[in-house]
Formats: sequence, C-alpha cells, structure tokens
Amino acid sequence: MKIKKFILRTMNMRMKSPFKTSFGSVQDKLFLIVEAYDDQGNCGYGECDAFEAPWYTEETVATCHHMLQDFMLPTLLTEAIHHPSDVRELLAVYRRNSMAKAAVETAIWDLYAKRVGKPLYEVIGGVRQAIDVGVSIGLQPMTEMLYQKIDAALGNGAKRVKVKIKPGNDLALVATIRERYPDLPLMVDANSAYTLKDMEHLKKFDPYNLLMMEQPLGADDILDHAMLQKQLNTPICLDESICSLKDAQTAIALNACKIFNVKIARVGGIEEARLIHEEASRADLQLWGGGMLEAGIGRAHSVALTTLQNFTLPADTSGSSHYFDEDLISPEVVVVNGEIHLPSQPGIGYSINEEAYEKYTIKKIEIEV
Ligand SMILES: O=C(O)CCC(=O)C1=CC=C[C@@H](O)[C@@H]1C(=O)O
Ligand SMILES: [Mg+2]
Repeated sequence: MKIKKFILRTMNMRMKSPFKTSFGSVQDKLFLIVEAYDDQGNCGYGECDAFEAPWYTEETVATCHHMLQDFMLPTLLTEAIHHPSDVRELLAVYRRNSMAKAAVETAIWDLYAKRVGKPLYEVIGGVRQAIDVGVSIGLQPMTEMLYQKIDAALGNGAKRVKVKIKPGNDLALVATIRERYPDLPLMVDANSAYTLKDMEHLKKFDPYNLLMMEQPLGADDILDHAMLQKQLNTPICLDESICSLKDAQTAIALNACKIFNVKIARVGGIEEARLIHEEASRADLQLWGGGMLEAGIGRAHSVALTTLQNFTLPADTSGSSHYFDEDLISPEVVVVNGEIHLPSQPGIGYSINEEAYEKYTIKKIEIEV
C-alpha cells in the first residue's frame, strides 16, 4: 500500500458544556484530523486526541501538528506500508509523541480496511458487533446537576457511571451518590490528584462498593499504585500511567492494578493497543475503552477497538450527542439501551458529514511526495 498524500486539518468544535476534571476544563475543542490517501483514491481518517494544553499528557494540538507535519507524515510517504501494523515500527524512530502517532496510524488502519472492503473492527480482530457503554461525568458545580446527569445517563441505559473526584470533592460526594443510587454501577476517576500520603483517605472508599478507582496517583507512576493496590479492596484502574506495552508489562508484573483503561491515542495507536490487549488477556486483567471527548472519527476508532475479546467492562465512549450538537460523521454514533452497534460498512463504517466537516475546519495543509 502506497500513501500518495496526507491532508492535515485543524478543527474547532464547541462542546455543549465544559468538561471539568481535577486538572482542568475543556469546552472549545481544538483538534487535528489526518486524512491518508492511497493511489486508488481511497481515504482513511484518523483523529488526534491531544488537547490544546498539556494537562492530560505532555502533548498538545501544536506539538502534534509539528510532529506530524515535519516528521511523521513525510516519513510515511517515503516508506512502503504492507500492513497498518507496520506503522508502529516505522514511527518508532521518533520518541514518544503517542497522540501524533495514533492520529496517522488510525487513518492508515481505516484506509487499509476500506481497501480490503471490511469493517475496521473485523480487520483488527474484534469479536462482537455491539459494545456496552457507560458515561463519564465531569466535576459539577452543584450536586443537583450531577444527579440530573446520572438520571439522564441511566435513562439512556448507561451500563455504569464514572464521576470525577479531586481532594476536597470526593468521599462525601461518593457517599451522597450511594445514598441516592444504592445499586448504581459506579466508579471514580481522580486523574492523578492524590499521592501515597493519602493512603488512609483512599482506603475509606472501600465500603462504597465501587467498580474501580481510576488513576488515583501520579500520571507517570506505577510503583506507588502497586503499594496502594495492596492496601485497597477497590480495584485500581490505570489510565495515564499506561502509555505503552512496556508500561502495561510493568504494571502487570508489579500488580499495580486490576484493570486498564485503554485509549488508542495515549498508547500511540491501534497496534500498541492490540499488544496491550494480548498481554492483559494473558494476565487476566480486565480492559475497557477510554474516551478523550473525541468527535466522531476518534469515537469510531475507539468503538472498533472495544470489540476485542478482553474489553469486558463498559466503555467511556458515549454517543456523539452527549458532547456535541452536531458531529463530523454520518450517521452519528448513537447509544441505544447502553449499547453502540458497530456499523458494517468498510473502514470505520461512518461517512463524513461534509458540510459539518468543512464548517469546523479552521486550517488545512497537504503533504505529498
Ligand atoms: O467521554 C469521554 O470521552 C471520556 C471522558 C474522560 O473521562 C476523560 C477525557 C479526557 C481526559 C480525562 O479528563 C478523562 C479521563 O481521564 O479518562
Ligand atoms: Mg481517566
């Protein structure tokens, strides 16, 4: 497969409401899209999940634009790509920069699946045609608003609810939710807001029967999580700490957690995610698909990944309308009774909504051989 040309778009879409975590808030979502064209006129799409500021990982929209434009896309135009799984090796010369890598790698997977005329989820080895999903609810200014969001999610069949916590807005919040929803499948995500000094405090979450506690400690830590997991009954799920297969192997070896949240962007692509999935399956760790407030293209890739065998827990991938008034794809991703059904068309299986796509494009560059 020879890539003839890439188009790199910068998009700007406003989310319905701000999404607030322990480290920041997003409402105007600036992001990139990579289009990869082959010599037969096929086009594959990939979304870059980096945010405008480096608060989730060190990457930003600007660093990804630079890495893609100046390094990664020119490299991939000069190399023969036999299979999308080659891209991981071809880009390994560039250290880290996982979100930039994932943006182009996912575009090439979509392109390949379209060339062979199969849905992406089948091409990557997916085993199910529908995935279970929950919702992720950001920090709310008032508990009433949180209840409204939980009720709306349950009304839509959400299979579990994740709430964000931070020091000072955590235990009492969980206690209130539990009192009102005693049987709710509930989990919390701290986005690295605590340290081992909070061990005694974190143990106090155990009686609330949480599905898991996501990333309580340092974004670059695995060791402290292992010490914490020894003391907690609540399963720990690692998100920010797992950026590669190597990190996954370390976490497994140290028993640092029981669950991984897998995001294609954070680990540098679908191939790395598949390797993490294999490793986790061997160690009996459970997996689920994380979300990055993506628009439709990124959402479609993550839905496809979630069809792999060991993604047994509900994903964060909510429907397009959860975050946006209008999406870039047609049809939009929809959740029915807490499930997303996989489209059967080749590639990501969704078409581009050309009108919306052009409307939200604020910059476009072409890179050719
Ligand atoms: O619905 C989604 O796309 C998931 C939202 C979500 O929880 C997150 C998105 C982006 C960064 C983080 O704040 C966070 C997470 O930690 O999983
Ligand atoms: Mg998280």
